[in-house]
Amino acid sequence: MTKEKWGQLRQRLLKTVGQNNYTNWIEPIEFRANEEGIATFDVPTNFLGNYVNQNFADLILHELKSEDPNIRRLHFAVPALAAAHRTNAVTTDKPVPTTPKTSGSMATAPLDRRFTFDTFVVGKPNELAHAAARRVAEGGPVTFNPLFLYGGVGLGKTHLMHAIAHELRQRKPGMNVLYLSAEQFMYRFVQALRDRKMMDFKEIFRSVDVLMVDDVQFIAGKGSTQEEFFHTFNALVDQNKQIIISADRAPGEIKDLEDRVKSRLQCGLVVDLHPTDYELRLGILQSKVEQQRLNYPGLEVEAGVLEFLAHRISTNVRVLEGALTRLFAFASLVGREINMDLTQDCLSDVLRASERKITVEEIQRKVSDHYNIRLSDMIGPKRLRSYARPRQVAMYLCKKLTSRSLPEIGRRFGGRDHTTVMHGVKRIEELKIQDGQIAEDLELLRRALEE
Ligand SMILES: Nc1ncnc2c1ncn2[C@@H]1O[C@H](COP(=O)(O)OP(=O)(O)OP(=O)(O)O)[C@@H](O)[C@H]1O
Repeated sequence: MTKEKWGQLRQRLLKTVGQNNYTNWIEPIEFRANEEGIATFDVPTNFLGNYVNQNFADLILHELKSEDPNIRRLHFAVPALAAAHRTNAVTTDKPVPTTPKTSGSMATAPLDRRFTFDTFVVGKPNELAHAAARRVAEGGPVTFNPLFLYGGVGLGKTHLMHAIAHELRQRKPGMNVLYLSAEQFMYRFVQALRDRKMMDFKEIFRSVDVLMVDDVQFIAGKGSTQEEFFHTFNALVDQNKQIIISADRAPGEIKDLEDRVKSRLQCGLVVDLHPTDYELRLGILQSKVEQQRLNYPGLEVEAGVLEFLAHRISTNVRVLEGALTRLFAFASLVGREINMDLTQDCLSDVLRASERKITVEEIQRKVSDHYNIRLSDMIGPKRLRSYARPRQVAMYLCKKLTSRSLPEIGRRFGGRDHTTVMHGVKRIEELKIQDGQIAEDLELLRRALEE
């Protein structure tokens, strides 16, 4: 047997197994050597080796024997570590894969190459989640287990998880990192049950060094999948293997999740990705513009456009990204520069959908709650500082977050004159810079109102 011969035999296998199977499983394996009746193949991952061994070994052996009748067995191994860890490899006379500590990384779900730490923009709302992800990605001793990341739609959970996986693969190539969605976990579990391959399933999941499960809320209400997840989780924690989980909400708030699973998920570090603030959105837009420029060299974005988008689209980062992509594509198509006019034309639907409908009443209510004063006192005539300051904060927010004019705002604040409102807004603008507490109050209130 030679490599060339294997190339020819492979073509025969293509006919037997079909193009899909061929591309996924046969093409990635390379013939390495034939020694004492054992044909050894290089495989990129142990997972692939196991799979080929279980599903195609007979076919491959049959083809090989037609070339060399002395070949009795097949052997699949990940190249760099194969010699050092012979036990890690899979051979045909071991039906159950022996992967006590599998070498090579194995990721069932493909990782998005763009989701790295380099492309993740850090701001106040996500800095803790980012720091925790960075720590785990160092691959050092396990300090918190699991790392539980949660947050609303499109706030970067998947991005951070992929970034961890990329980084670990680079830093610790020998580490077995398994990333998959909770849905895929369930799918593989059900498949293993159906094919009576639970031993293999357990073996694979319990031999990983790092397990990452995305969108874990998916398994809520799915009894046996939860059960299996719980056991897998415990087995890995017992071995001190790192687990990273993401979900759309905190463990305690996932409905139909068993209490024991909840409490397990809570016992490590739970960090949330907060809704983005204006600064983070602007930072993300600036970074995405750099990436878009690679696709559309020469297209410039006029000053003010990004600020406008960061202000107006506060739903989630995915929508923000989509808007920018559309803007660039549209501008290059019609040969116009990216300015405010084009933005309004091209994104009118997105802008309409995310139009804020915050009312003056809402602002007044939130602000009086925040400062713990009565609504009537805030709107009323009292000039005490403890009422006047919150009143000015509320006026400022009304100016910034609604389309009401100064006289209209004045009317809603007990019939005050528009110059009073103007003075209030100016005063808060000054205090925002001088007084950290006011700046923080404004940020909190703005966030609460925009939710
Ligand atoms: N801080 C950030 N910096 C750069 N890009 C970001 C950031 N946060 C989110 N994104 C981008 O926004 C998009 C959505 O992020 P991602 O898929 O990670 O969200 P998610 O939280 O997993 O959402 P879902 O709940 O829908 O699964 C991705 O393209 C991602 O790259």
